[in-house]
Amino acid sequence: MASPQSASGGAEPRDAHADGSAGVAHWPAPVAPGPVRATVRLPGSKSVTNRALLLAALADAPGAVRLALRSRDADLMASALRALGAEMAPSNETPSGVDWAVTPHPVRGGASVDVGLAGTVMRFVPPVAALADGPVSFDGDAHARKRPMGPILGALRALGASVDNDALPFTIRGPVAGGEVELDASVSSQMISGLLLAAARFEKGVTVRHSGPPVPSMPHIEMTVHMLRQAGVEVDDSEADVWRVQPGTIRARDVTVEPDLSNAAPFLAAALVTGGTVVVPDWPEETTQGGDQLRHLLAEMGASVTRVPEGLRVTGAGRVRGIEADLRDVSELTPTVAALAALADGPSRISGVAHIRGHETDRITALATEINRLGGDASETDDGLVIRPRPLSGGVFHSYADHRMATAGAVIGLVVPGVEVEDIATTGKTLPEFPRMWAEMLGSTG
Ligand SMILES: O=C(O)C1=C[C@@H](OP(=O)(O)O)[C@@H](O)[C@H](O)C1
Ligand SMILES: C=C(OP(=O)(O)O)C(=O)O
Repeated sequence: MASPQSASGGAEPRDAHADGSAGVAHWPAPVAPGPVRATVRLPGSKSVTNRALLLAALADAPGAVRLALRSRDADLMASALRALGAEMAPSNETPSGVDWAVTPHPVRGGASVDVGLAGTVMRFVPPVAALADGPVSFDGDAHARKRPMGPILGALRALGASVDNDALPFTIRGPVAGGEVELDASVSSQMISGLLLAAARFEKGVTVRHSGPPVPSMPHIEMTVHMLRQAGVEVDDSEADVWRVQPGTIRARDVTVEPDLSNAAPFLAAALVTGGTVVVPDWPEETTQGGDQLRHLLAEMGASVTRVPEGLRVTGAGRVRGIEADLRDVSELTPTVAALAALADGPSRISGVAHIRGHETDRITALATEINRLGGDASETDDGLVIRPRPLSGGVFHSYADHRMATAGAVIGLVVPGVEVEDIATTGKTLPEFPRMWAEMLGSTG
């Protein structure tokens, strides 16, 4: 049940030329004609947009979500909430942004939800569906059926709902009473965020206890807690690995979404690899977005990073340094960091990201495969990658229906002639305007 913007399966590379299949065009990644000098304005954060839309749909009165991202993942969230009864009225639409007026209604059953390949939709919406007055069924892209769902579905069962499977597709039936639950969220922080976001509407609220290897992407849980508190929900996160949400109302708000800092990664990386300068306007002073870590990661890889009145400015020195980085907290930055590592003049080791084997694709295997296909030297470890310097040459860089694989290929293609990214349209998951923005950035070289 793929939604219309992408029919991508995600598990296997799709090479239009190698296997003779039609329809997936290769995108010749543009080589930078010189050091980039550009200001790149990023659309709204996927993670903030999808949390804000969901909280607005569960709130006690109508609210607004401004500068919300328009992308496949954000559209899937809006459609899911509509299917469950919320009124969602768009205004001020541009190709990448929209203001939503959201009017909440009692959660309606009898709906079916397409999650596409969106982790935020497949993990955040089922707890909302458990509030409905009837069954709600879920399905998504072929590869979505392989992404881990067991811990959150098991938790919903333990809290009172009935769920007929441990992965997509499944049907969920409430009511969910809430209470205390233990789960292993080492496969994805979204298992915790999903439960917390709807928990105030459960009769008993929720206490979620994580037990297992460390939870990845912790800033995303902090984002959840922060946004819940802004909506007047009482959350106690004072004990490690335990989150308590009191039952109560979720207050309607007028929220403006921050730019997507994770999607800034390939553009800022372009400054580093071309020895140019890229400014991202409206970089927040304070944020729970993990993408803010780019300031430190890029500096460690050789960039000069400065806050200027317009935003964040990153300047490259024309060489990229290797890095030793535990990216557990900011795992969605791995594809960009790996692309930079493949262009670095020293070895790199990325660790702490075993769980990204369960992201849009197995990102560890995909990155090693595609870097090596271009002649690079990347090897997999259990929880990351070791990448050593070796000259790269042109070839097809497969994207595996993974937006961040596609943009990683674009970064390498800036300085390696002849790189062709398969299925660049997959960037529509979070950044539909990527090809235009990339061309515009490169138009301003010199
Ligand atoms: O809650 C969120 O918005 C996200 C959490 C993270 O997931 P994982 O914990 O599975 O890494 C992140 O990688 C993903 O892109 C978005
Ligand atoms: C892991 C990601 O997405 P999702 O929200 O689908 O998990 C990502 O965007 O890097």
